[in-house]
Amino acid sequence: MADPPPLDPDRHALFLDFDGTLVGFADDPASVALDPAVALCLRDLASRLDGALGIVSGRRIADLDRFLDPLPFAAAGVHGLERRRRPDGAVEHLVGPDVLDPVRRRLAPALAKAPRLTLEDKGTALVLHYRTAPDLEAFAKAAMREAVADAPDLLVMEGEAIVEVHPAGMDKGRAVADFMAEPPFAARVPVYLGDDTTDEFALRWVREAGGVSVKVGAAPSVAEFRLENVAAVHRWLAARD
Ligand SMILES: O=P(O)(O)OC[C@H]1O[C@H](O[C@H]2O[C@H](CO)[C@@H](O)[C@H](O)[C@H]2O)[C@H](O)[C@@H](O)[C@@H]1O
Repeated sequence: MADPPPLDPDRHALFLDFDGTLVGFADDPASVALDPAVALCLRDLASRLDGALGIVSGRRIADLDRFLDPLPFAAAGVHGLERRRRPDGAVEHLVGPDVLDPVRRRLAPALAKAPRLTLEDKGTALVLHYRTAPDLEAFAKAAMREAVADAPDLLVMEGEAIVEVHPAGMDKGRAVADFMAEPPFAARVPVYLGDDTTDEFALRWVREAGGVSVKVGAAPSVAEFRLENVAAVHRWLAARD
């Protein structure tokens, strides 16, 4: 796969995944931090893109705001279940957290049995983390699948050292498609950068829409272009014609 073409702020709409794309991985999800030079670069880009910058993440928008403060940006959080359509807009929640109460209850015994697993409760999604306990990967995946066994309206997804559940019906591809139907994104060419399996939905949509799909890292992908790692993403964002 080739390097992506340079960003054209007059023509492109830029969508960025967060973990594994803008920041590297850490054991504690709360401990990641954006390089200040990259934060400045994103502020400059947001203005040059006329607001057509979206962060598309599995994280909650409230968490993204904390990591990216004071950048104004449109966002799809929790894989699109949270949405802020414009940088200055309000956050919409497509579903409430109650729908996951039965899963919370059913996961409790597994967590008691395997205390090295950690549960991240994002309200509309639950994540079992096994980054610091890789030997528990199979146990975590089995526990999650058992906890949602009789709930076909819930979707289990696997990501970087996590297994996650949330209500079905939304993914990052649909989130990007929704953004592209409205200003400030409509009529621009979508550019998407992402590293994880959950980004493949968006990379596929963008590629099929004639945009610029960029896989970060070495994993197999439907994307047309590739950047090697987070540092390469930072260099690409900072590049000027
Ligand atoms: O869609 P993303 O922006 O890539 O978010 C995906 C998940 O990111 C976080 O987990 C990942 O990063 C953690 C911190 O580096 C790491 O410990 C974990 O192993 C990674 O999977 C976040 O905690 C999840 O809620 C997001 O779904």
